[in-house]
Amino acid sequence: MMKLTTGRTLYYGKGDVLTYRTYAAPLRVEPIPESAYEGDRNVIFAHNITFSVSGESLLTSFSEGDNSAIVATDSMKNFILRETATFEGSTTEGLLAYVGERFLERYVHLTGVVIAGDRLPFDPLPVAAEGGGYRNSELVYRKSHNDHASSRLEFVRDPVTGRARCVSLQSGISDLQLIKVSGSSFYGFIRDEYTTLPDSYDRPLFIFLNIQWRYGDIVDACDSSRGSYVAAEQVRDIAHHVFHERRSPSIQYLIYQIGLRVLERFPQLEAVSFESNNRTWETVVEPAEVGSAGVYTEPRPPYGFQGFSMTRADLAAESAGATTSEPVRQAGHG
Ligand SMILES: O=c1[nH]c(=O)c2[nH]c(=O)[nH]c2[nH]1
Repeated sequence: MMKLTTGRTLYYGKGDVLTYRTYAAPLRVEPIPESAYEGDRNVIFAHNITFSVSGESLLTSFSEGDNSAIVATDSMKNFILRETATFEGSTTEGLLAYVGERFLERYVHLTGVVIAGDRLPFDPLPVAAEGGGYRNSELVYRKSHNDHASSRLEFVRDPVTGRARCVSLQSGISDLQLIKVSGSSFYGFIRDEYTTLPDSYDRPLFIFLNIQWRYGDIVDACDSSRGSYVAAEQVRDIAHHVFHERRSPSIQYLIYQIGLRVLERFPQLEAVSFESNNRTWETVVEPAEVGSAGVYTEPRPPYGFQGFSMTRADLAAESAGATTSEPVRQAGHG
């Protein structure tokens, strides 16, 4: 949230605003080799939105209990819900931009808005088609509790034009959970008097992953008709492709490789960042050999995590062969 000229932080707003819009404009995206995803009919375009505002004019509501400048958070909720009806776009970022901009236009005494949202995914369901085979119902959907697109935008009122200006836009995929049953190792780390973890040459690597990206031009995120929209589903599919293709010596290396691929596929993005969490299954019965029966259970806390951000400069350096050593491509035995 923006700081006021006093250097003070001041904001208030509403969270968990659930907007279930039906029949938004369909989304079509440029396909990439790693993904069968081509778009979304957007029959259900549902979001959980968090919205907050700031501005010098709100100071006395905190300091003096003067509510005259307060837009009730209940009204904010109504604004978000009703304006969702007139949104003509097809992306999460576009919806958040539409609501955020219009709010600043409507309430001219406010100077900042932060709006974030999680897409609530509803999966299409196949039904028997006339003449055999299956087709998607387009009426009945199954709510998904899996990974989902998310986005966060920040608007300020331009002091010269008085118009809302987007000063930050981040897109992402949240709560991706991926398990690779074989082909991951972890060894070669510092071994000293504090080390009890054995080397692992083939571990069942389960990761939780949040991935965020930034566009070179934020309009590409809001207006899919420009043909440069990056769908969270495509980034998701790149993540599991890279996980599938590469033997990973660590989660650190894995997310770096996923980042390189995302930046390679999408020149319209200038940066990508990761938050990962290590949920490697605990081995109970070790498999006799790769591909044979093993038994695992949930790992115990505490959990390790990694964070990494990268830009197009990392991809350029990698393409120019600027890395100091050949990265591990075939970790593990054999
Ligand atoms: O991929 C990993 N990176 C680590 O830094 C680490 N540390 C650890 O105990 N297990 C793992 N796994």
